[in-house]
Amino acid sequence: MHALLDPQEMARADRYAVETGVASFTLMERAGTAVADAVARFPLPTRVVVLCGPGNNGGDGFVAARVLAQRGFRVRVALLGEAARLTGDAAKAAAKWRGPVEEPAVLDLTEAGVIVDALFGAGLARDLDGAAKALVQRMAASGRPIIAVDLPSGLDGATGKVRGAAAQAKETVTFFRRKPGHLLEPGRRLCGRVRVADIGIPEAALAVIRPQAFVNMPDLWQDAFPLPAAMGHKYDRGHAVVVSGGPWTSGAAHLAAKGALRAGAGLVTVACPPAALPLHAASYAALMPRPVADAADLALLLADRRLGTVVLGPGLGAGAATRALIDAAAPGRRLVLDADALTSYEGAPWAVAAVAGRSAGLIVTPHEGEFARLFRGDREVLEAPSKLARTRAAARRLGAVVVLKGPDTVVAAPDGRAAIAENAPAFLATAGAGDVLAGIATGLLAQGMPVFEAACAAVWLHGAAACSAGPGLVADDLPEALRAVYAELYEKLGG
Ligand SMILES: NC(=O)C1=CN([C@@H]2O[C@H](COP(=O)(O)OP(=O)(O)OC[C@H]3O[C@@H](n4cnc5c(N)ncnc54)[C@H](O)[C@@H]3O)[C@@H](O)[C@H]2O)[C@@H](O)CC1
Ligand SMILES: Nc1ncnc2c1ncn2[C@@H]1O[C@H](COP(=O)(O)OP(=O)(O)O)[C@@H](O)[C@H]1O
Ligand SMILES: [K+]
Repeated sequence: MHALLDPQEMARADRYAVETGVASFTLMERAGTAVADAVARFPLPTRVVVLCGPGNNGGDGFVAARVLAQRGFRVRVALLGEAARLTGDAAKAAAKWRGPVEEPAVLDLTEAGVIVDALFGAGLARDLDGAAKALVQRMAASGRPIIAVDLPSGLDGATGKVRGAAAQAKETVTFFRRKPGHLLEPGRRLCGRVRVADIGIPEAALAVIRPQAFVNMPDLWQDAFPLPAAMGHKYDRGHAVVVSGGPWTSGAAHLAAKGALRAGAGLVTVACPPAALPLHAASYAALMPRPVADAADLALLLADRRLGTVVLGPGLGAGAATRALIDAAAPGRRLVLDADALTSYEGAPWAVAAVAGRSAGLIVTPHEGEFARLFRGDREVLEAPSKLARTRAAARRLGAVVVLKGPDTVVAAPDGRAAIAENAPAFLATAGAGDVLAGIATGLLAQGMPVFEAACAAVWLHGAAACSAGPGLVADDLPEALRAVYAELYEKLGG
């Protein structure tokens, strides 16, 4: 699994390495050398400017400068602050740099071939201001390629937010594991390409730290992924129900139903107002439309306990009728609530928590707008410091798995586990894409996949399907594109 470590956890990893016999200066030497290697890979970076800060991030910069000079690069080093105030490994690294240490103000950054940004990394403790902010702004304005050490200076490694200022890097070299800020926007874009260098921190550090945040990749959920059994039948693959709105809004349910089927649900019933029956009947022949005019009808349909997983929201309309449908569906069933279902509980997350409590597992899939509506007035959730923290707080509040969508979709469980996606192409932002995602999650839940893993897998599959479909994608393409993604996944997991 690809763990993400926040700056405190990273510092713990660092201490673990030292406790188990790796000298801390060795870590710095390796970190600085990895940065030098990154600079050397640039096309003709003969004139390198290294901007060092007052802590260990600056120490990495001094090491990189020394290694590059030894390799024949023309290197100038500037230090933000006074050399006399450097301490520990950073002071040691600075002492080993034999060249001049200049004032940042005297350097014309536009003349640099490459700038190494070694001002602040994991130790950023407050918003940049004064000379530090001005220097980062000069660096950003220089237009020269920047290689950031650990993080672009000013970027918060825990949150992905910019604190005061940060310069766009071409490449970021980080150590041991990435941090949430490397994946959460706007951090992800500011980092440019991220390389993770092995600096000798033992993998065993992870067993001590027990990180709870991960990159959303198949290794996170593949053990729970439902491969079809050789001797299985369709009921083994679950029976999902998609609750649809009327004829004019049935498209959204339609997309969700296709997502659920393509994700592998054995059967998919579309519960819809009678007027929408012909439309659903004319989509996939495999879908089973059933007339459901209201909550009482839905309860009747769901009396067959095999219909154990239900998605509500896409195209359903917000309000009391939708809440009644949700109440009818919830008891003992696995649910996905999306779109209008969430807007039906505007400012009332406690009501969704009650639904979660009655259900056998709930996934909610808001985009930022739906999230803000649902949690209106809940400052603890809305003002949590990052998208990761907000999603975790929401999951705790609801007792449900929360999928907060966007370019950096976060999935969080009430127990604190969380995953950040990095495989969604920008062209996935298209009408109806979210409906397909809700459907895929439903299809996986129907097959018995545990709730957190199902939500993570759905998000990853959705992004992979979009990549597979390619530019020009419309939501209708996504369920079809899942086939190629499944073919690859089956081969990888089943082989
Ligand atoms: N495993 C690890 O943790 C390793 C860390 N290393 C490097 O060490 C870095 C972390 O070092 P530090 O903890 O010393 O932290 P940093 O060097 O990132 O920053 C801390 C220094 O900056 C000052 N500072 C913080 N925020 C400021 C602000 N807004 N304005 C002005 N000054 C500010 C602090 O007073 C302190 O002097 C990592 O980013 C990485 O580059 C590497 O040397 C190797 C191993
Ligand atoms: N900039 C982006 N890059 C990648 N994926 C995105 C971006 N913006 C949105 N998405 C994804 O597109 C989908 C849009 O879903 P949603 O907002 O519910 O739209 P709709 O209601 O039209 O289906 C979500 O899966 C979301 O994560
Ligand atoms: K930096």
